[in-house]
Amino acid sequence: MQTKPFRIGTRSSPLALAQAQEARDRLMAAHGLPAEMFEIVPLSTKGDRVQDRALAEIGGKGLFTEELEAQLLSGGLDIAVHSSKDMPTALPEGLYISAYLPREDMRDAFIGRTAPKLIELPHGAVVGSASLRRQALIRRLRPDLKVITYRGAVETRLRKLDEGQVDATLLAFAGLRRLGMPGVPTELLDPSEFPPAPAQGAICIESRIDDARIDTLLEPINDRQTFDAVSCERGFLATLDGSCRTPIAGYAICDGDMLRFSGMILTPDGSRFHTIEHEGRCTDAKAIGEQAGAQIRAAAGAEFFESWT
Ligand SMILES: NCc1[nH]cc(CCC(=O)O)c1CC(=O)O
Repeated sequence: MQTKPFRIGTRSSPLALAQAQEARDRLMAAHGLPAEMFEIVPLSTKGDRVQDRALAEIGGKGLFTEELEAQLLSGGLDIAVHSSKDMPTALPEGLYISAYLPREDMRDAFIGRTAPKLIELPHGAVVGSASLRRQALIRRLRPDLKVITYRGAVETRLRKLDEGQVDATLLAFAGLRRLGMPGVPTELLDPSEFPPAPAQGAICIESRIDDARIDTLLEPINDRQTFDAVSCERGFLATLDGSCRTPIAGYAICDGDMLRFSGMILTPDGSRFHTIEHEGRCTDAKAIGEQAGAQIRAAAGAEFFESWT
């Protein structure tokens, strides 16, 4: 019998804390355990501390996960709760993604101050986003806009928008919903036109590979469809060597036993892009993503990827 509380690691941002609480609530409900059996341990990560530079500049993915992973490996944490989108495709030896919570809405939300829709923004309007994928997608649809790098926690970005530093910004709708701000977006972007980042909207749990006790704990809260869809999307990302320095988009949708994946890669200026669609069985989720990645890589040609370096 477990008597000590399970230690749940998370970043310390309001969104990360909300996500850790969701994981804890699901674990309490699934096992009929009291809140005292779980301790939420917030850690500040390099990605949270450095706010003045683009993520791509300071080292990209891994910035949000390294500290939590070190604690998992040393036994200081039992599980870590992450936004799957922030997870590198390769994890440290000894750790793995052991569960996914049911996915939230995967769409990007547009928050406009001077116009409610992306296509309605005045010529030359300023859009703030730190994501290379969002920047490239905006430039593809609206090459006339001025796109600036714009970071910070959700609350900071919304404050800067209110203060008039930008005309509009984009955020994951999932994050806004989890923060209790579902009414903030002025437009929800259609994934077929403005595809989300691989794994957007999905919370994952990382743990040690040799921890059967934790596997048993997580088993009832794992959402199979999310697991398969995000495994497919991460397969796509891994094959393309995706990091946050690369404008890669893609999403998988499970329908019964079948899964349909749509992917897109762009040049950072949005002037060129390639898309791919792939379908198959959910049991082959990761391979479907990898095949889509290999195919889009071949279709784009080596020269396309020079724009990413
Ligand atoms: N890159 C930061 C990040 N990582 C996960 C989310 C949102 C929540 C999610 O996608 O699950 C966000 C903020 C955003 O993109 O607006």
